[in-house]
Amino acid sequence: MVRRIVVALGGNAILTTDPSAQAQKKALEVTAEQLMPLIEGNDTEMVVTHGNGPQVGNLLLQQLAADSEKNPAMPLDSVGAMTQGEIGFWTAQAFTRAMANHGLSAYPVISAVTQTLVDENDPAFKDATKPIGPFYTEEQLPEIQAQFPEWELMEDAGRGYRRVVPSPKPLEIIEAKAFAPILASGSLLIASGGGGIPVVKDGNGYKGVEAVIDKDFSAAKLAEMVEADELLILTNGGDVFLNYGKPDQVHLDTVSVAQMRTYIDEQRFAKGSMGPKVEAAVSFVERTGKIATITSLDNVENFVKFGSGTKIVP
Ligand SMILES: Nc1ncnc2c1ncn2[C@@H]1O[C@H](COP(=O)(O)OP(=O)(O)O)[C@@H](O)[C@H]1O
Ligand SMILES: NC(=O)OP(=O)(O)O
Repeated sequence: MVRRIVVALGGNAILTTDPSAQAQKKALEVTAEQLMPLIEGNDTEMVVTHGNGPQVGNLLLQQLAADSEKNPAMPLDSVGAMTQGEIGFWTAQAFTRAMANHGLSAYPVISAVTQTLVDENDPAFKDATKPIGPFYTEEQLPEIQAQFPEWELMEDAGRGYRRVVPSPKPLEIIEAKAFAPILASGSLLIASGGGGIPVVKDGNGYKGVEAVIDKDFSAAKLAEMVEADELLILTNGGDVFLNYGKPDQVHLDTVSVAQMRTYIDEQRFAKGSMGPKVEAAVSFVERTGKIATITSLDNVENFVKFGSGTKIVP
């Protein structure tokens, strides 16, 4: 039986401390190697998705530094497309190499620039919550705010301050219906990177909107739309804990989706970091009756061998 899995890569899979292209490509080569146990020796179709939060903010900063009349900065949807293309290209090259190293290179890896439908009336457009770009210290805030008076800045999960932009919920991955034949062909597919380019309906077509979609929510929507058997969310840290970081923290192993929904309602998970991942995983399990796992990139081998990780089950 062919198993279909959607894997969402956390920030550290691409960018560690060095934001150069060379370092990000290197990080993705390591990541691709770490993911090989998922497809090696078993009949698995895999879709890989990834974030773009640091990259989309960094690219905007580069554009804002240019002459605004001769070389204007592009809108956020276009910058999202650029980073999706860029990271998708690096990721495709990294997987092509890793798969060849493991004798799995029968078909090309495909990286698609994809759009994600959102609701133009989504309340998120009036309440920016998605952190992008670099972190700033509290001391840097007055200078940044003077330089970019229109920016909203927010504290990001205890790690410093970042620019925040609207992040509407994904309703549909526009291109998803075309993915089944690609996966059936044996190609590994990279899609919906950076959450996908946010678009709204516009007559017979779509138009881009200024936002950045959360890649964990779009991964859940993608997994639902490609009828994946499993959603695997790989984070910087690892499995999910209750009372995270406190002396009485409790590791969550296998949890029913109803129990996890109760924990979400009780606001047991941090807003800017683990909260959206758990919420995305739960929404996938609720809608499909399939399994979602949250764990670390370093744990992929143990996930394959022993099923370790935080599993949310129907
Ligand atoms: N309840 C929790 N259980 C586990 N990790 C948590 C929890 N709450 C917050 N975290 C933090 O969330 C981080 C993962 O979120 P984040 O770094 O935003 O994700 P990403 O890997 O997608 O970039 C972990 O490294 C950990 O530090
Ligand atoms: N788009 C997105 O969610 O990116 P990050 O995961 O990098 O924040």
